[in-house]
Amino acid sequence: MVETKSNYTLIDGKKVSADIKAEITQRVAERKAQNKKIPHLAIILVGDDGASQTYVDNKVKSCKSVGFHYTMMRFADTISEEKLMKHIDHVNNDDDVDGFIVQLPLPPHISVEKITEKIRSDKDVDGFTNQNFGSIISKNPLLMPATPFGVMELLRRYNVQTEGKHAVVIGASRIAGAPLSMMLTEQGHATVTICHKYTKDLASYTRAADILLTAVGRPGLVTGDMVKEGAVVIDIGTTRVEGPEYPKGWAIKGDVDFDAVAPKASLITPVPGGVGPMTIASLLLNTLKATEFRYP
Ligand SMILES: NC(=O)C1=CN([C@@H]2O[C@H](COP(=O)(O)OP(=O)(O)OC[C@H]3O[C@@H](n4cnc5c(N)ncnc54)[C@H](OP(=O)(O)O)[C@@H]3O)[C@@H](O)[C@H]2O)C=CC1
Ligand SMILES: Nc1nc(=O)c2c([nH]1)NC[C@@H]1CN(c3ccc(C(=O)N[C@@H](CCC(=O)O)C(=O)O)cc3)C=[N+]21
Ligand SMILES: [Mg+2]
Repeated sequence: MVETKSNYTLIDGKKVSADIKAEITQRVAERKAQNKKIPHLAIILVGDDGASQTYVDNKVKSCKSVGFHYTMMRFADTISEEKLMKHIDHVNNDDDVDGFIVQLPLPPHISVEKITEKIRSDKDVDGFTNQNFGSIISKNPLLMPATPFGVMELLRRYNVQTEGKHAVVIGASRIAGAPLSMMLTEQGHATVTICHKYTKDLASYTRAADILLTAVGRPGLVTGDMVKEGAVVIDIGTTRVEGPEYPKGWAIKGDVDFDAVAPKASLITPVPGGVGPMTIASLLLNTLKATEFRYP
């Protein structure tokens, strides 16, 4: 009789993120000692979406903990696209700001594409602009897309071999799935399949994955029967689910049915405590990098 083993390793993004933040704190202290400019991150938040507020609070807390300067800019969700563009122009030209992000989602009357392209690429610490997206396949990259960079760093620190492996990515957005697929190909030398809303028979692809990565925002999308025995599973999804059973009235859920999938996985990220904290670490790393470019 074949016994099913359920020995998986939990990928501790919180721990890796804390390690990276400690390295950044050290580098900021060194810059300070040398009278060099301290990194300054600006965050633009439009509207009062609860989840966005939580992520932005985490980013501010992290800036404080590593010794960065930061500026928080909040606007009502009624702000016009034109006015927001003017604010971005201002931050683009503010010499004291080394990097900035415009928190997504934006209200429907504002074009994410237009806003993104307004951001100066050398201050784009999310790594969203076309130039930084293209940077993935460049020998001289500028700023890497933060979430995919965080995922690659987790794979590297947990010695996950990607070369020649079949990686299946669910989701193809500018912020996560699309750049992640490109990085797995370019830096990871993996064979990559990208799945999205129009993919037929999703399970037929996911079952063939040595490494399965998902960035959709739909809790429970990946069930136990969709995962190959021994696969590495990376869950980027973060959805706020409300319910009276949760102490805060809500909880953060990934795309993966963790209890069903973990026993089949060799390594797996939890949500929370997996990819989320790594995105913040990457954002801080990019801000430090942007500062070093400008003031070496
Ligand atoms: N942990 C972190 O740091 C981060 C987490 N996230 C989280 O990741 C999730 C995705 O975010 P984001 O990329 O911005 O979202 P988007 O809505 O921009 O993209 C979702 C992607 O999933 C695809 N998709 C939708 N439904 C399905 C389905 N049923 N089967 C397969 N693919 C599907 C879409 O396909 P199509 O292209 O065809 O529309 C699209 O490519 C969210 O939960 C978000 O909160 C995002 C960024 C960072
Ligand atoms: N311009 C922009 N850049 C982004 O990078 C961006 C964005 N907009 N809009 C929304 C998504 C989502 N996202 C997350 C970041 C951190 C956590 C994170 O820290 N999560 C913690 C817990 C969060 C909590 O405390 O509730 C964890 O997973 O352990 C989650 C999600 C970044 N995004
Ligand atoms: Mg799309």
